[in-house]
Amino acid sequence: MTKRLSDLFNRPFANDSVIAGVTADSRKVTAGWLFAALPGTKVDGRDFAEGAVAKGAAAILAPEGGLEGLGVPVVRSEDARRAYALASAAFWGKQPAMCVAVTGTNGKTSVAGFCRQIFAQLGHKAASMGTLGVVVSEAGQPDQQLTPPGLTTPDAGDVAEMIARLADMGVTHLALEASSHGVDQRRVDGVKLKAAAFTNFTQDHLDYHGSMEAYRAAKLRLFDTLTPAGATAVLNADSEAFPTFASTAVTSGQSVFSVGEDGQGLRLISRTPTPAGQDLVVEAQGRTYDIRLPLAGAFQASNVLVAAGLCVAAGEDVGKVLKALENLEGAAGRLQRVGRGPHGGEAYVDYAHTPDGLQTVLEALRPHTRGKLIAVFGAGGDRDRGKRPLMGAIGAKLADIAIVTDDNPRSEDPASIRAAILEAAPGAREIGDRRAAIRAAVDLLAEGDVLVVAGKGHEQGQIVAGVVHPFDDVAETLAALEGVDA
Ligand SMILES: CC(=O)N[C@H]1[C@@H](OP(=O)(O)OP(=O)(O)OC[C@H]2O[C@@H](n3ccc(=O)[nH]c3=O)[C@H](O)[C@@H]2O)O[C@H](CO)[C@@H](O)[C@@H]1O[C@H](C)C(=O)N[C@@H](C)C(=O)N[C@H](CCC(=O)O)C(=O)O
Ligand SMILES: Nc1ncnc2c1ncn2[C@@H]1O[C@H](COP(=O)(O)OP(=O)(O)OP(=O)(O)O)[C@@H](O)[C@H]1O
Ligand SMILES: N[C@H](CCC[C@H](N)C(=O)O)C(=O)O
Ligand SMILES: [Mg+2]
Repeated sequence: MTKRLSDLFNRPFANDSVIAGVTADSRKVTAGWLFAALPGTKVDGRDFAEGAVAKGAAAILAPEGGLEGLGVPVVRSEDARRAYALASAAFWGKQPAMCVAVTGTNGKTSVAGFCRQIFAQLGHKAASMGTLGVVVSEAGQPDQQLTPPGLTTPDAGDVAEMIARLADMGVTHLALEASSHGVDQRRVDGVKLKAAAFTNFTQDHLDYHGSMEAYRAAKLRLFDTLTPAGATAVLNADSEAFPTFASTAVTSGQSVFSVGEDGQGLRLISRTPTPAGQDLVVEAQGRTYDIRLPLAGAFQASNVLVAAGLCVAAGEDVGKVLKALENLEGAAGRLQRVGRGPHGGEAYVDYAHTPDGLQTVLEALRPHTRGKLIAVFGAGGDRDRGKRPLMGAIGAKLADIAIVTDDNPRSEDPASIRAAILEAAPGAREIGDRRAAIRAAVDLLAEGDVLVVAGKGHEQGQIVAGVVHPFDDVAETLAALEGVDA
């Protein structure tokens, strides 16, 4: 269907051009497109407006001020990023009928993937969108990976295009990850959410947000602005930030469905580790359910309850949802068991890249360790520097052997990132080369020991000085266990 400027902005225009596409990237503009000229963190998109018009842009969307005499309509907005998201959604039109979102410092990818799997088991064509890309699931069909891993929350135009494509494919249920960057930059403002969830709030991304308050405000925006009144807010009641999120949700007119040990909607009564994962006893709507969860770790129990809460909020039967938990698969690279060492012991790969993530995964593995717990980890370059000593201290305290290595130094000097970690990690070893660090850890692995290679999970590259070198923790760990070249 032909879209005009008036359809995109819901108001009349004297020069109501037909719009052929919408983008915030001038490099994508062709004849008839709307170009959103947005000031960014590195450059100012307004500097590309003239070039976009030269390439045939039919209209420009921009913040107030500047950009006179371009010869095409300039649509002004006080919140141009939001206007871009809403215009993109209006341009693409369709969305799956049931869109739900999850935010939180850790656990978003896991929760989004669990929701997709539960919805699919209950007979819906379902998708997840996030760090692992876009995946579609349908009962009896192999999963479809539509896009590769990229941003956790893609650009607003890409989100709108992708969810329209999903709706066209017959996807009715979508769970998407709302990262704090994504919410702050209005990347999901165009999505009509029926429910939203919160996992937890701990330190990360202070390089971008500047303070914990600003970081929290970005996450709260999912509830105070993006989730409509009358919708359900599914909140992890065991998080210290629960009261803040609950009061924001209530003030915004949402009904709170709390989950966890302190939860009212889904209350975790007990959790018993088993060789295959853990047995959960959960109370819901006055009944008690026994669940054999095929995933280990208290944090996974927490994540599955958040996912189950979202599915219940989406209208699914609570008994069927809880039954579906028995067939869940963990997200790739999240507490993923890789194999046994040549002299015994077990090796895992995990995506812990925050202080709380590292603490959580080490605490999850401790009960499975009869000998030594060995951790290989680093911290990302061009990311929150405050995380480094915190992760060092946690690694040194909670692992028996901590090996500090590189994890995407990006534009920074790898040795100084390691030094910042090691400063707070007495007794930790330093092996910069990640392959050598994994090999050294595997050499130490004996019967009863557990090794976790943390920080990169599913990632396929090591970013050094802006260059991505192929690197896969799972493949590297497996090769080290088998004593072969990766
Ligand atoms: C810091 C940050 O979040 N940057 C994101 C942001 O870029 P920006 O708007 O600041 O970009 P900019 O380079 O200053 O450019 C400004 C504008 O000029 C435009 N431009 C630029 C050049 C040109 O030739 N023509 C042109 O039109 C750009 O398209 C942009 O609209 O908006 C872009 C489009 O949505 C994102 O791709 C970009 O993500 C960068 C690549 C990134 O690395 N982001 C990471 C930190 C991120 O977003 N991570 C989160 C959190 C993950 C987690 O939960 O841990 C995520 O959701 O993945
Ligand atoms: N509920 C949780 N509480 C604390 N730590 C968790 C929790 N869930 C996952 N983690 C840790 O965080 C890591 C990342 O998990 P996951 O990918 O699900 O989170 P995410 O929020 O999507 O991360 P990202 O911000 O990179 O998108 C896991 O490998 C694990 O170490
Ligand atoms: N979404 C997170 C992923 C971090 C993964 C870790 N391997 C790193 O590079 O720090 C970020 O961009 O901060
Ligand atoms: Mg994620």
